[in-house]
Amino acid sequence: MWRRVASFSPFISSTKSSILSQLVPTMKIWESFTTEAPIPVNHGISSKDSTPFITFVLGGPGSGKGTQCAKIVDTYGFKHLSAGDLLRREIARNSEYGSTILDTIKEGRIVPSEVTVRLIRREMELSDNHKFLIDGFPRSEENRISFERIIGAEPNIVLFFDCPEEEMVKRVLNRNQGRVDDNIDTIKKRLKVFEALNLPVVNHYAKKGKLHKIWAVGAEDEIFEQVRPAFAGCEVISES
Ligand SMILES: Nc1ncnc2c1ncn2[C@@H]1O[C@H](COP(=O)(O)OP(=O)(O)OP(=O)(O)O)[C@@H](O)[C@H]1O
Ligand SMILES: Nc1ccn([C@@H]2O[C@H](COP(=O)(O)O)[C@@H](O)[C@H]2O)c(=O)n1
Ligand SMILES: [Mg+2]
Repeated sequence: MWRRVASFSPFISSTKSSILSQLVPTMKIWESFTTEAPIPVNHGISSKDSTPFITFVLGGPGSGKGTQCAKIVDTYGFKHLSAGDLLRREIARNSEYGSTILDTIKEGRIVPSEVTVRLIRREMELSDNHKFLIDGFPRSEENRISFERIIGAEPNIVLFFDCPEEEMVKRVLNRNQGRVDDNIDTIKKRLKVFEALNLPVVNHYAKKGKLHKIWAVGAEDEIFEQVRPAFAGCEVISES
């Protein structure tokens, strides 16, 4: 069936609506062709025996999410799913939405949640692992609510890498990975989006007692020492 992607409007509070209307792309162009039924809430990933164990990784651009995720993968054996990487892969493989995703990333805006969540869902279904590290997601309440609706699960753990803007800008400008959004104009836009949309997500998980806030300045290994306690209940597969 052809399904038009849902509007953001139910999730936008009146006070934020003007800034949000500048931050999100026009939704009308996004349609998805799908025969999938939504996975029922509380039943996890349909094709797998084990209930998924989900960690969301939040933080501004350049706060060190990807860097710390690599350590979590090595130490605790999670499957790393970076929402940004999945979207960049769609651009690289010239998929139906590739050019629209590219324009959205260049503008530092948020890709409609249904697109991103379906990419994440596909990777979760394809993976043999049941421990997922979902990096750069959810970027907004709308992302969060879409995930709950489409995947039918909530995260077990939420990490939030808290980093001063100045430090984030410095790191992104020095990153040198050839990303189209690693330039000062796009970084400013990404920071605006982050400031406008991240806090409600953080507050939501703080209220649920799932949030682990990490001060993301210092040596990478020192930061990882703050990460470890969040995974105290997880098996260590390799001491790093
Ligand atoms: N603790 C740290 N101190 C200094 N530099 C760091 C630290 N952690 C990561 N970096 C560097 O900062 C840059 C950004 O890190 P990383 O890619 O992990 O951030 P990110 O949060 O995933 O960013 P984005 O949201 O843009 O993908 C990289 O070049 C990385 O090597
Ligand atoms: N949930 C998400 C995650 C990312 N994006 C877009 O990708 C850009 C890069 O993301 P990184 O996590 O790799 O920094 C980001 O600025 C967004 O344009 C998204 O839309 N939704
Ligand atoms: Mg990253």
